[in-house]
Amino acid sequence: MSEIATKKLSFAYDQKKIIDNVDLSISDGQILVILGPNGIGKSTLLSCLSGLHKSYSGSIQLGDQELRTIPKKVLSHHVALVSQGVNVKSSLKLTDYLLLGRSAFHSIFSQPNQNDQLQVDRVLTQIGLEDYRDISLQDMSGGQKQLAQIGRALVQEPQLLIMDEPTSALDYKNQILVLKLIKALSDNNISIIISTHDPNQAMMVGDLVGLLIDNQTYIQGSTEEILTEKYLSDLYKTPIVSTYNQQLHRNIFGTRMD
Ligand SMILES: Nc1ncnc2c1ncn2[C@@H]1O[C@H](COP(=O)(O)OP(=O)(O)OP(=O)(O)O)[C@@H](O)[C@H]1O
Repeated sequence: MSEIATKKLSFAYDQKKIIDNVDLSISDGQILVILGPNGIGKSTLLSCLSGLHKSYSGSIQLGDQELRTIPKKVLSHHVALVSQGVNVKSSLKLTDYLLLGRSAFHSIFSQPNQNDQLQVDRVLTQIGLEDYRDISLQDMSGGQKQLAQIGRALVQEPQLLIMDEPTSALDYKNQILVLKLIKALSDNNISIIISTHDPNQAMMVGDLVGLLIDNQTYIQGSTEEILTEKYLSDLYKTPIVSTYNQQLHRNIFGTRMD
C-alpha cells in the first residue's frame, strides 16, 4: 500500500474550502514534492492524505482501498506522517518517544520487544542522534526535535511516508542527511510525499512535483516539466530565476530583492 491517488479531492474547514478538486497520484517508490505559497493548503492536503482529515469529498485510494474506510491501526502500518513544525512537547526521553512509532505493532498492554529496540537503534543512527538517546524531547533543540519527529515516523516502517516541511528547522548538513534518507527510502520502494518551500530540494529529490496554485488549482508533473522559472514565478508571485550550476550539476533557483 504505497500507491496513493486522489480523484476530485476537496476539503473544507467549516464552510471554508481549502482543497478543491485535486487529482494527485504517486506510484511505488516515487518521491512527490509539493510546493505552494503560505496558507494555500499544503498541510491540509497532507493531513487528508495521511488519514487525519476524514471529512473530505472525492476519493483517496490507498492501494485499492478508500482511505477513510481503513481502520486507524491498519493505516498506521502503512502510512506515517511527519507533521509541520518543531513544537512537539514531550517529557519522554528520545528512545521512548521513538518507541511510540512502534505502537501500531502492539496492543496497549504489550511491552516493546527486541525488534522494536533494534528499530529504534537503527533510526537513532540514521538521524544522527545516538548521543541523545536518553535526553528528554523538551531539552532538545528545534532541529533535534524535527529529526526526532522524522525518526518516529521511520520507526513505524511505513510504505508511504508523508512529510510536511521536514527540513524547515535543519542546517545544511542535516537537510542533506534527511534528503539522502528520503532517497534511500524511495530506493527501497517506499513512496514519499513532502512539502517544502525550497524548489532546490524538489530538484534534488523529486521524481514528481505538485504545485498548489491560486484558487486551489493543483498541477502535477515530472520535476523537469514543473520546475520552470515561469511556473515558480507564477506560483510565488515573485520572480524566480534558475541557473545551471556546473559544480552541483543541476539548476538552482533563487529570487531577487528588487
Ligand atoms: N484547523 C483549521 N481550522 C480552520 N482553518 C484552518 C485550519 N488549519 C488551517 N486552516 C486554514 O487553511 C488554510 C490552509 O492552511 P495550511 O496550513 O494547509 O496551508 P499551508 O499551505 O500548509 O501553509 P504554510 O506554507 O504557511 O505552512 C489557511 O488559510 C489556514 O488559515
